[in-house]
Amino acid sequence: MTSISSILHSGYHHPTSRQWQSGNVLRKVSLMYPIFITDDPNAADEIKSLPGQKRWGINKLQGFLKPLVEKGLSSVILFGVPLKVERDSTGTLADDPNGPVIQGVKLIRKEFPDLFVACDVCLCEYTDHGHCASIARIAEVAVAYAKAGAHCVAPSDMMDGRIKAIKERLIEAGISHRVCLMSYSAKFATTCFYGPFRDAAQSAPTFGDRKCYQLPPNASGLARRAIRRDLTEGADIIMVKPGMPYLDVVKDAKLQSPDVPIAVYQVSGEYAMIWRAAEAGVFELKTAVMESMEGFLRAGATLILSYYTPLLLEWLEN
Ligand SMILES: NCc1[nH]cc(CCC(=O)O)c1CC(=O)O
Ligand SMILES: [Zn+2]
Ligand SMILES: [Zn+2]
Repeated sequence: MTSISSILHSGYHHPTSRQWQSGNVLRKVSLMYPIFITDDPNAADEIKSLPGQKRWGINKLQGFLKPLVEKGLSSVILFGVPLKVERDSTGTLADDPNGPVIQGVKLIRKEFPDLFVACDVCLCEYTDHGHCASIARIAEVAVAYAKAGAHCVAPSDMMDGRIKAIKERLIEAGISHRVCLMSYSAKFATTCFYGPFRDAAQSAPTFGDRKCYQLPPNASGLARRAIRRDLTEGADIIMVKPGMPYLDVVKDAKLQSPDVPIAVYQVSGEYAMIWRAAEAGVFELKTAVMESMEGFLRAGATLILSYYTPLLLEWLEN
């Protein structure tokens, strides 16, 4: 069996991921757009807490993405939001071949062959308790997304050992060279900044919280250890999340791991905060969003996940 540390191809198999191997300039290719796909095929539901963003049904996906791709959208990350079906303890629906994520990946690959498609891998949206299941189950779901055509799988669960488990299953499936593994390594436990997302994905835990697996907001040491651990387990891209309150962590990640692309997630609460402030006349939206992007780049990010991607595609030249 191929060993984990010997696989480099997974990080640059796609023309888009190849561009992430260079330095930090804000280009359209630096942006990854998070998209919510739900199981009502005709949905185009406004998300109250995320103004301007919607939960999309499979039938609406192509019409929604086409103008963005024409403006230079080069990557998306998909979040499945099951609203109609029953959630259970193991998150059976996460890898349902007829579920929104697998159907969405297939559709995007067919209709937009140049678009880089990542899938968030997590079970909290699919379990009745709202927490993640075992790493074996997480790995199974990741492999199912990759087999459906995802260029990248991004486990956001924060369970110990998940990167290794996923990498090994990808190796077994013979697809480890083509599937990029982006790890939410330094993901901090925040109820405020993830609040609008949990509303959008209806994924707030039904009991307890996520403080035993997401990192404590004061923990820069744990962040560095998690990054180091995930890189030894085979991660191709390291992510820091949330973004703006954690720029020091982005910088730490860059200094500690200068040889891997660093991603930063400008999460739902950051998006809403800037949006609402601009709406209230505190500042101009474009100026504030651009400054937040400059901050991410200065700290060392190569890839930025942001709900502002559609607007940035309008604002950026290339
Ligand atoms: N599936 C977990 C996940 N993946 C992305 C986000 C948050 C993203 C955002 O706030 O924009 C979350 C929420 C959480 O951990 O509670
Ligand atoms: Zn989750
Ligand atoms: Zn989870």
